[in-house]
Amino acid sequence: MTLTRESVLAALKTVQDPMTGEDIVSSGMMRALRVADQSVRFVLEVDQSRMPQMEELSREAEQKLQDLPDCESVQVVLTAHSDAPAQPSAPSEPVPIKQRPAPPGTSGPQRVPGIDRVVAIASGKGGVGKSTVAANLACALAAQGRRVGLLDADVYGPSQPKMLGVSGRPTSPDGEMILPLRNHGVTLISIGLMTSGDQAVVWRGPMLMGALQQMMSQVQWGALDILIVDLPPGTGDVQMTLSQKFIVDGAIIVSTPQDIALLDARKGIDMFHQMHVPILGMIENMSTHVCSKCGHEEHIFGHGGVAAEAGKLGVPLLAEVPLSLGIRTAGDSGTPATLADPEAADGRVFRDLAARLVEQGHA
Ligand SMILES: Nc1ncnc2c1ncn2[C@@H]1O[C@H](COP(=O)(O)OP(=O)(O)OP(=O)(O)O)[C@@H](O)[C@H]1O
Repeated sequence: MTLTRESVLAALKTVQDPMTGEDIVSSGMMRALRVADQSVRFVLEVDQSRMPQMEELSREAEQKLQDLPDCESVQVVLTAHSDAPAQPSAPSEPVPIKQRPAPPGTSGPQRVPGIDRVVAIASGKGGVGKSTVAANLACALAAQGRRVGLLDADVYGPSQPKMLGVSGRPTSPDGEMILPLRNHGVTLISIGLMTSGDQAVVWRGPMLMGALQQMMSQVQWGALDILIVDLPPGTGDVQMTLSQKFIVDGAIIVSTPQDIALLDARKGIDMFHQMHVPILGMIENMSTHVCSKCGHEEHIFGHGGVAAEAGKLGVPLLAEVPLSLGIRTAGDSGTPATLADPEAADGRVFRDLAARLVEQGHA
């Protein structure tokens, strides 16, 4: 039997932090996993104050890996931090944040220091499941040991806090850096959490640009392998600002198979082409419906439309996500389907998508 990334992750998931009860993979503590030639290497990023306890945990992880068949060497690097984004308490009002001026001479798209890649999840039309895909992909990548941030930029209906089961508001102890929220190993900020109370907000161009810039540059993301940006549907100000101000390494377009959704998806793809953002591929959501009682399959919104469109446009079809009650209820419950039931078809589709993006160097 050969040593695989999956067998290593499965072994590491049995190592639990006694304080939180979370395993070291799901908690996001494990980073930069490399499995090659019968050797395993990874980093455990731990809180400085818990170093002795963490050394014990690291020894336990090492032992579990050494017990795997074909594992010849294990190297665990323990790094201490004191700046991990903490789960803040929940003040009733957000703290006013000072906007930092852009550094001089920086008018073109910039990289955010510490963030290796930015990938946007977009759709032409609302309600096609873009946020569901973004939440599941973020969790699946984190479960595979990637350092993941999720920026919910959907001004029309920010849904990520609910999908990831976080509550409370981001805080800013120094009035400048914003501390994000964190759950399921994913660091999260949502534009919906940057406004006061339940007040409805009409986002105007400059205000939106300011908020997006703050969320990208003034959030204490920590070091990330990937920042996933959940965009609002369509081709509006947020999409433009994001790609004008920041380097976006790729966009994934989510669509249902219906013609009307596909028509809008095409407009989205054109916009990203114009902005010189590479299209990583398309995802067909609500593809096949499998009856949870009898197993009968039917194609409520048709099937294969996105594959055909992706073929025409010359971009890969990255996944076909089933229309499933489990995906919806998991999203509503705050634990996305890929974590709620990773072995079921609903969970596997996102796990495979994450693995594919990692393999291709996109995540
Ligand atoms: N594959 C699926 N199976 C079942 N329900 C789904 C699926 N994908 C999404 N949904 C449900 O459809 C609704 C809309 O999904 P979601 O919020 O992800 O879409 P969206 O494209 O981000 O919408 P918008 O951008 O308009 O807010 C949600 O209730 C979600 O749970």
